[in-house]
Amino acid sequence: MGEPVPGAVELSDVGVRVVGRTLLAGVDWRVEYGEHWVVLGPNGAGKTTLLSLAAAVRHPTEGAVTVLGQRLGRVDLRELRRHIGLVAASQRLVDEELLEEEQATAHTVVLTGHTGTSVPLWDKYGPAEHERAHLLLADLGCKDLADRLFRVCSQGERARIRVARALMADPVILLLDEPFAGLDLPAREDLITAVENLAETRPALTTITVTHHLEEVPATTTHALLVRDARIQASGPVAEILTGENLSECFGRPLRVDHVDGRWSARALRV
Ligand SMILES: Nc1ncnc2c1ncn2[C@@H]1O[C@H](COP(=O)(O)OP(=O)(O)OP(=O)(O)O)[C@@H](O)[C@H]1O
Repeated sequence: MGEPVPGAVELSDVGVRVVGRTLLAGVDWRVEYGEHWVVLGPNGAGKTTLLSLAAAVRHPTEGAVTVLGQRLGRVDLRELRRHIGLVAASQRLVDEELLEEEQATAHTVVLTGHTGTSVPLWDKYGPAEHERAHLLLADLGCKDLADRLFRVCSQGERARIRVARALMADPVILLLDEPFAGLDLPAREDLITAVENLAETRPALTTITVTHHLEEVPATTTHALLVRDARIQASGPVAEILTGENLSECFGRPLRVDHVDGRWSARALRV
């Protein structure tokens, strides 16, 4: 018998503890290449902690985390992170302010994703990189923003530019931590459409999206994971997991879940 084939992300009996507090406990989770996961759960449940393990930015206190076949703790995390795109919309890009001061355009911001730097390293970008940044902006539905100053772009435009930037390094895994936070309805829908298009045009890409709202779950989502009180409450194929019963238990109140045209919604049950 050969060695089992590693998944894109594998957590085995993982715990994360800080002094006096358990952030995650007993987590088993396996994400296969090409799957699209959504992670849901109440505030403080441990979603971002879980994503930070998959992003290879923190180590578990116990158990094993393997990302792209590399066991955390045994590999150079910086090298591993080159293959992982991370977008946290609620946080500003590292030194985004610097890019604003430098009068960076949307195109320049995307280019910096190639070098993983907070300022452009112009001698590292040839015609191929310039063209790729344009194509990625087009993929994200912001072709016309290329020459616009990033600092004047709207929240929704910035959200899509950040995803284009994360894709510039051609990551194997794309992690989106609350990418829809703070967006108005049209901006949210534009970003959801862009994420759905990515899933269709890049079948090999693996994505994990953390969100608070069922309405934000892209129709291309294949799997869902529910986190509650530092533990996995349910995980598996999206249609099996996003049920009224599971969501009610996860969020601690009776909820009705609807699934229409591939999109999800939830509301409190009136008694
Ligand atoms: N370094 C730390 N020290 C102490 N507590 C921490 C630390 N990091 C996170 N926590 C706590 O651990 C819990 C889980 O945090 P995490 O950010 O993973 O939750 P979350 O599910 O992403 O929450 P939210 O939906 O509010 O963003 C929270 O209660 C948080 O306050």
